[in-house]
Amino acid sequence: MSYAVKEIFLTLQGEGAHAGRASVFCRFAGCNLWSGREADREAATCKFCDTDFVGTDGTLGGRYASAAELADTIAAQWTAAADNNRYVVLTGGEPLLQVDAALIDALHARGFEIGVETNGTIAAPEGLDWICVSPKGGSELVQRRGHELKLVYPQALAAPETFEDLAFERFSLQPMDGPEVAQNTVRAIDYCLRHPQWRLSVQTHKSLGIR
Ligand SMILES: C[S@@+](CC[C@H](N)C(=O)[O-])C[C@H]1O[C@@H](n2cnc3c(N)ncnc32)[C@H](O)[C@@H]1O
Ligand SMILES: Nc1nc2[nH]cc(C(=O)O)c2c(=O)[nH]1
Ligand code: SF4
Ligand SMILES: [Mg+2]
Repeated sequence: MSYAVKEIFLTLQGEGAHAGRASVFCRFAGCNLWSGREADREAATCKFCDTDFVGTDGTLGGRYASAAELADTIAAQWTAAADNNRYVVLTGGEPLLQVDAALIDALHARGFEIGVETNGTIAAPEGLDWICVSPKGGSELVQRRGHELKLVYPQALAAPETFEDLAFERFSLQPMDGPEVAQNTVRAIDYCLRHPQWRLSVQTHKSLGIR
């Protein structure tokens, strides 16, 4: 199958348990919870998205005809002096609309550990090394286990208590960016202080000024 990709770039993972880790990001085009058009935002299931995932016009974006072609392009971005610890983050948009066994095998064959950032509405395929689920209020949570549950906070329809018994190794609370980010950060800190199962996840790439 072919893959519609918005952009591919090397950066540090900014969020969650792997924050600070060198990573190739592959952002897939398209999402099942928002069209990506501003005119549709208020009517969308997911209304707070901070990302442009529409089209294939970003850095190294395009329609990749095969898993091998996409995995070769991702591998070519890994410019580290050492070749170990290769890490790719599949994100979007919603990556699980497109990620399949062929791509997972092709990335593993090139020595990558594979992380995925998903909204949890689509079951993850086998073989992913780090599944980070970020539930969205008003959507059905299908992927109810994984490595990290990273909740954007606060969401009226997704209280942290709803998720605390699910089978994840790590629970991260990430302040919702937008006009109220300062207040959301204060609230998230307070929640983590009172509920130490949760760890604060700040979007470090934004304050560092990197992608
Ligand atoms: C752009 S999403 C793409 C992956 C997938 N669609 C998802 O929602 O998890 C990547 C991460 O950014 C988070 N995110 C999106 N908008 C945000 C915002 N305004 N503030 C904080 N985190 C946000 C998402 O919850 C998710 O963890
Ligand atoms: N540096 C950096 N870290 C990130 N972690 C999750 C991101 C995403 O948009 O999925 C992201 C991103 O876009 N940039
Ligand atoms: S589910 Fe993820 S990519 Fe889709 S609109 Fe929400 S945050 Fe953005
Ligand atoms: Mg982002």
